[in-house]
This record gives sequence, structure tokens and C-alpha cells, in this order.
Amino acid sequence: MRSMLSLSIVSMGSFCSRQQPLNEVDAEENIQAAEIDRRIAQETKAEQHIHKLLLLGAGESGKSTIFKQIRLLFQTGFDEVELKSYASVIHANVYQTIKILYDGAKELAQNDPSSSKYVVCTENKDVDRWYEVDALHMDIGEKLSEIGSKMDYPYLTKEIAKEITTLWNDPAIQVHISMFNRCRTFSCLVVPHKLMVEKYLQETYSHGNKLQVPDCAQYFMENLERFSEVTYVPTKEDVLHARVRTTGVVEIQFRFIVLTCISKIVYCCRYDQLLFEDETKNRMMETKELFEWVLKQSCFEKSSFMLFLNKFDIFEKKIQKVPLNVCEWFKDYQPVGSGRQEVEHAYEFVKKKYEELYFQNSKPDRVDRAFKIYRTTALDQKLIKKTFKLVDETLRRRNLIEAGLL
Ligand SMILES: Nc1nc2c(ncn2[C@@H]2O[C@H](COP(=O)(O)OP(=O)(O)OP(=O)(O)O)[C@@H](O)[C@H]2O)c(=O)[nH]1
Ligand SMILES: [Mg+2]
Repeated sequence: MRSMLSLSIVSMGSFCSRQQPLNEVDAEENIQAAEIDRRIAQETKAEQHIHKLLLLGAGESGKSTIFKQIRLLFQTGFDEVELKSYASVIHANVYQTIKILYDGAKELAQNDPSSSKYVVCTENKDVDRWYEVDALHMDIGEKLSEIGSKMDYPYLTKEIAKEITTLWNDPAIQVHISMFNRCRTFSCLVVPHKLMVEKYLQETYSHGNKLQVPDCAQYFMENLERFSEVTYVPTKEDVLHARVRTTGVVEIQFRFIVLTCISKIVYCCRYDQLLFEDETKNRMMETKELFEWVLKQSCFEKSSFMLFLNKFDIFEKKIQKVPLNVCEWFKDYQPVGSGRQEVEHAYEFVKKKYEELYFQNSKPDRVDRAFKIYRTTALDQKLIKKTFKLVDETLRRRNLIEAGLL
């Protein structure tokens, strides 16, 4: 809003014509100045009722997905034209995903000295070379990998979708995806031998999170047939799963909230994953640093913080497979068991860490700023609706506190 105002000041200056006498110019400038003052007063008054929410977060943490949910929940949603425009994004996501998986499986095979590369897979595949992509699928893989590296992706035809499915079902890829998304259940794996399961478990810890397999890989691969229909129109769910990296700043207004999204804090379940931007950095550590940095900024000194611990759905599955203390920040974590109890215990531990961080980086006299933590799954519309209702209540409460009514 403020930037719009400064733009209008610039354009108003250009109204003055050189031929006009000076007193006329003065009078006109006075009118314009009065108009600007009136607008500033009007906007300041309006702004008092608007809460500005800045959505910050590491890459892929779910900021845009929350934005999409806001559009669906509080605005008019996506019309047919917009839905259709997502078809190419989803097709691109499919190509990018299969390329990451295929190239990753290949790299793994190459990096392992005990492997002779790409041996033809037979019925009795050597379990020590479980990670190799079946040679019969290599041609398909190379072709798809090449498509995946292009900027301009072809329409996903039935034929290509079938090839992708074939490759997806190759044991090497299946094990691979499971390694990179360890939250997946064993039931979706093609595991030909018990030894492979053991190998898989060991390898999981050493290689598991090096590649940037999208969180929605499974969803993309399971819906290929529908995506490749000639008349395919993405559904609301498809749009929520679609992935486009945001650049710059995006702003949305709903009710009395302005939500601004800047790509860089919504934590997510990435305590074992490396950053896309910097593959040597753990994503959770990056989020921690980012949060600390934001807390220290003088411009946010009076700002309240709503921390969304997003991708809770992935977190609760992952916690059953990967101990939280793989992340150096959570080294002192002690698991208590398994199942629901462990999920809650781990979640409370992470929440406490963020609370400590908040208090360590907030001046003791800053009692006027609020800090709330919410667990979210941005894909879950009901949960996001509930979360924003709670955010809404917090903001209203702050209004009353500021007005001295509470
Ligand atoms: N399973 C699961 N997937 C999610 C969740 N939130 C977002 N995603 C998926 O994660 C991917 C990345 O989400 P985005 O919303 O694009 O992430 P972003 O923070 O906007 O990322 P940048 O624009 O790169 O900064 C998308 O494919 C989403 O569908 C969640 O809570 N659970
Ligand atoms: Mg984004």
C-alpha cells in the first residue's frame, strides 16, 4: 500500500506544465499536497484495521500452498482457465521428478565401487546391485531424463505416461524414492529379497536425503493416467500439489489480513534434508538461522510471530523411521517409543526448541509481541481453515489489547 502511494506522488509531480505561471503551479501543488495528505490519513486509518502478515520460509516449505489455500478458502478460488494453466506445471513436475529419480539411481550405481554398471536385470537380480536400473528401462530413462532437463516440456501423452510408469515401477527407482522419502511405507516398495530390506535400511541413513525429490513425487506418479488425458483439467488437489518455485514477493489480501510471501520462515519436516540452494546445509538448520535472524531485526521488534510447523503429515511419518537427533540442533532428543506417542513427543520437542529460540532472541521487555506455534499441513484445507481462524482470533485479541480493552 505504501509503495503504491509513493508511485502516485511521482506521477503527480509530472502534471505541472512548464507554460503555467508560477502562482498557478503553486496553487495546483497545494491542492495536490492536500490530496496526498488526505490519502495518507485515509490509508493510515484503514491500515489500523489491517494486519500485515509476512509469510517467510525456506524454499519448498509450503508458503505458496498456504497462499493457494487462502485463495480457495477466502477468495473465489481458481477458475477453469487458471486450473487449465496448471496442466503444464504438473506435467513439468512429472518430468522433473522422474529425471531426479532416474539420474539419482544412476549416480548411486556409479558411485558404488562394488557395482558393474547397468547390468541387465534378470529374474534373479543380484541383491547387491539392487539399486541399478533395469537395462531394459535404461532407454526409457535416458529419454525421459533428457526431456526432464529441457525448459520446454512436451505434453504428457498416454504413451509417455506409460513409459514413466514402467520406470517408476523399476525396483531401483522404487527403492530410490523410498530412500529419499523415507516416510514412505514399505508396502509401496518392490523388495525382492530380505537382504535388500536390510541394505535399504543401512543405505537410507547414509544416502537418503541427498537428492531433491519433491514431496509430491508419489502423488504425481500415482496420477499419471489422469494427467495424460487429452481433456485433462487439473483439480483443486492437483493445483495444491503442483510445484513452482516462487521468485520475488507475492501479496494477497483477505478479510482484514494482508499476507505477503517472501521466499525465504515456515519450518517444515526437513530435519534430515539438505537445502536445494546449498546442498551442504541441513534445511532445519537453515530455518533455525533464518528465524533467529528475523527475530533480531529491529523492523520486526514489535511484530508478533505465528510459526507454522508445516508438512506435519510428512513429519509424523518420517519420525517413525528417522530419529530426530540426526539433526544437530536436536542432538539431545531422546525418543520415548513409537507410534502416536513418539510423534507427539518429537513434535513437542521441536516446538520447545523454537520457543527457546524465540525467547533467547527477544528482549525481556517485549511483552507486547505475541508468539504462537501452529502445526500445519498446507494440503489439508480444513486444517488451514482452522489455523487461520486461530490466527484471526489472536490478531483480534491483540487489537483489543492495543486498544486497552483487555
Ligand atoms: N505433503 C505435504 N506437501 C506439502 C505441504 N505443504 C506444501 N507441500 C508441497 O510441497 C511443495 C512445495 O510447496 P510450495 O508451497 O511450492 O513451497 P514454497 O515455500 O512456496 O517454496 P518456494 O517458492 O521455493 O520458496 C509443493 O509440491 C506442495 O504441494 C504439506 O503440508 N504436506
Ligand atoms: Mg512458493
